[in-house]
Amino acid sequence: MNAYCLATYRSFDEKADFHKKATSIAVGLTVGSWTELPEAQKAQMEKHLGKVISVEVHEPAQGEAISNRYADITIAYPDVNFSRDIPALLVTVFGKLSMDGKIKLIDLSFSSDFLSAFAGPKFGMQGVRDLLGVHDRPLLMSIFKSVVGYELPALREQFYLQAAGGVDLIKDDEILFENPLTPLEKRIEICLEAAAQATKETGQKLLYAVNLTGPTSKLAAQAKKAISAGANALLFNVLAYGFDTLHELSSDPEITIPIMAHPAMAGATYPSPHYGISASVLLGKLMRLAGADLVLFPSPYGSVVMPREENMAIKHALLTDDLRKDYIYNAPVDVQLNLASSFPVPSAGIHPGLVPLILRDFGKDVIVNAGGGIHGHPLGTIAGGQAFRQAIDATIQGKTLQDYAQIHPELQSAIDTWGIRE
Ligand SMILES: CSCCC(=O)C(=O)COP(=O)(O)O
Repeated sequence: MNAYCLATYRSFDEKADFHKKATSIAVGLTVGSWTELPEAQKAQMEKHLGKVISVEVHEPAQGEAISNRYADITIAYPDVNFSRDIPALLVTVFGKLSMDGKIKLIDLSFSSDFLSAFAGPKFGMQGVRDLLGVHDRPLLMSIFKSVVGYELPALREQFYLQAAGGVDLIKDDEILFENPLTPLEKRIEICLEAAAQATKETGQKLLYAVNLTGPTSKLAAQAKKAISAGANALLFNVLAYGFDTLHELSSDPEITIPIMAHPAMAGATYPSPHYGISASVLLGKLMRLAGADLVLFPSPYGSVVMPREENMAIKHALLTDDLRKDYIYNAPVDVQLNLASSFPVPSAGIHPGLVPLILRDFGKDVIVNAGGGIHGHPLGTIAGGQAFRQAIDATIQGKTLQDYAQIHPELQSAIDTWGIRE
């Protein structure tokens, strides 16, 4: 029996025959031409031919602009046409097609055979929680800010201040690359020293996600160098390197620490309604498939925003247990494929006054993540972390931030600075 991966597109056109368009995609991206083939060759090529699964046309309502005429087209691509890797799948389903008019790839589902080539996140949400020993609340992460051009003692101090405020994870800024002032191994050494100092005081464990950078061919060696130096997590700019690079790293048995995916460059791909790849595929399904343990993405509430519906679709793609429904096309009933979930990290412009909204939308399985919202606290970086922890505590206890702030001056000061969003 042939196995297929499915791609769903939203195609905009004021007058196209979308059924014809669907057929031309299914044929054009697989066997090239069909009707002209002699019958004998058709029999031979049948197993390579794409199939139109559905075409749902949206005709604009009265008063709606004709430019909003579109169809959601789903095509099944035979697995036999491509190898079991993300580049081969993406080039098949959205290679040339991505440049052919107003068309966006809005969903992907995989055959169980294709999916079986991916082990997914090594740690996932549960594994990260186990490393930190925190299972009953959202985690808090802070981001190094002002790192380029600084020396090691400045970074050590910044790390300590973040850690002492009670955060669970600290990540490098994604623009901190290998450099003579704060080289990777030295950075790890001084940050872990600062982490140990803070842990003595707070009793809390910490993960430090060090930025994995450099030429692609040297990344795995660099990751192993980081691990030998004591690193306990990696930050990785996935989209600059490609999903397959993440897959290589996450499936390397010697890379034994969680990988955090940064979304840098994602804005070049998902935001247009007419072009690119949807956020839930780009930052959801593909990140998880390629093995990201934690995934950052813009939230609906902060400084770089994404519509809430798209955010919820990313969350679903990162967390769902129901792979058979969302990831696998036509899976036989006995197929049991598991992918650990990836921790969602909605980010950018997050401050304590947004915590109730974040927890309303994500529940406890989320990492609250802030840079400016911690370092920019009027009482300093330590108070910045404390204000977030207080906002999280208040929200999970069902208390309002206003009430909780009456006996928590750090939270009060954060609210005075940034306000509260209901
Ligand atoms: C757009 S998601 C990535 C967020 C990020 O890396 C970051 O540095 C956000 O910093 P902020 O000061 O806005 O919390």
